[in-house]
Amino acid sequence: MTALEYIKQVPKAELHLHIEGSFEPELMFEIAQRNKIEIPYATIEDVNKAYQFSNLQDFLDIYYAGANVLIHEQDFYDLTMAYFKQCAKENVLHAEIMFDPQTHTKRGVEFSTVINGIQRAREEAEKEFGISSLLIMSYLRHLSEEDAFETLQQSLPYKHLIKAVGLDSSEKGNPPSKFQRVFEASIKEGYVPVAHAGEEGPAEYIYEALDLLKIARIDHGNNCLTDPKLVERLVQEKIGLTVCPLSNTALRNVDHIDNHPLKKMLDLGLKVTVNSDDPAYFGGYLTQNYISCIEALDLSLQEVKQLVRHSFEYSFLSEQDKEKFLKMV
Ligand SMILES: Nc1ncnc2[nH]cnc12
Ligand SMILES: [Zn+2]
Repeated sequence: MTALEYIKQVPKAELHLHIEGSFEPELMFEIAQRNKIEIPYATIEDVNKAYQFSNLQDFLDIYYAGANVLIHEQDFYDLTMAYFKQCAKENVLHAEIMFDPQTHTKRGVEFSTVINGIQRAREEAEKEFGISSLLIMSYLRHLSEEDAFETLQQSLPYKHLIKAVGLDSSEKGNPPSKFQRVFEASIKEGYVPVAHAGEEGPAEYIYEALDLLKIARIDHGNNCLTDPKLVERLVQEKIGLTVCPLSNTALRNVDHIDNHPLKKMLDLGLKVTVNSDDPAYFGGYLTQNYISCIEALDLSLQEVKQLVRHSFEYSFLSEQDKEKFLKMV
């Protein structure tokens, strides 16, 4: 079997997916119309023109604007269900889904509206497609620590539905240290900590995420490669890295997929996984991310199997569930 044949059919897990980043233009048009909200695009060509990014901030401006049309519980349900339908097509059997409550609560949408819509889709996906999932509530790092504390408070009635907390949005100038106290409080509440680090920001932010936020996994982490001591530590401590190849090229963190460091990271012994980040904006869901890397980096079947194994091993599933899935790969 070739690596390409293998990846298309094998059960796999996605560990880095922003649900707001799976908002396809067609669904955005539909929801905008029913909620009577103007969006700056009339056609798919307009969208394609707008979705040309030169850095993370460029993308975030467009991504937050898109999320503005999400108002009702049904909107969050539709958004999440569309992602699960894609998972079912690709044999993604487990998904660890990030959501950004502040993107919505800042606009006057209740926390309960967001999570109830997402939760209903999760339950249905489990029943209909057998897809397991868990939620990562992400704090927006361009906002204040106080704002994040308020979000933590709002989440408490729904603690049983949320596995982890994350940190996303504009990385440069917003170091992990800004959120040390709110992560401490989140851990006390039982949330597992993760954070975006080393996507655009320096290796120093990865050290901060490890030492100050006590993270269990790093989102992206590519810039660890500038610091051999840090690489060694990540290997020794078996820290999972949720790498997002098509995101990295779309946001110009990597100039071309042929130059993506995924294979190098794997060769160094880093516990890398492949993920889609914001697939509606970056041109591909999970399988396409694998396919692009297989083709550009000439990954072997063994290497792809290793990546798929990592996707379960570095998930937040129970040891028993990990075993169950690993038997299938
Ligand atoms: N790639 C990314 N980096 C930081 N914040 C994000 N929010 C959604 N996608 C993101
Ligand atoms: Zn991300």
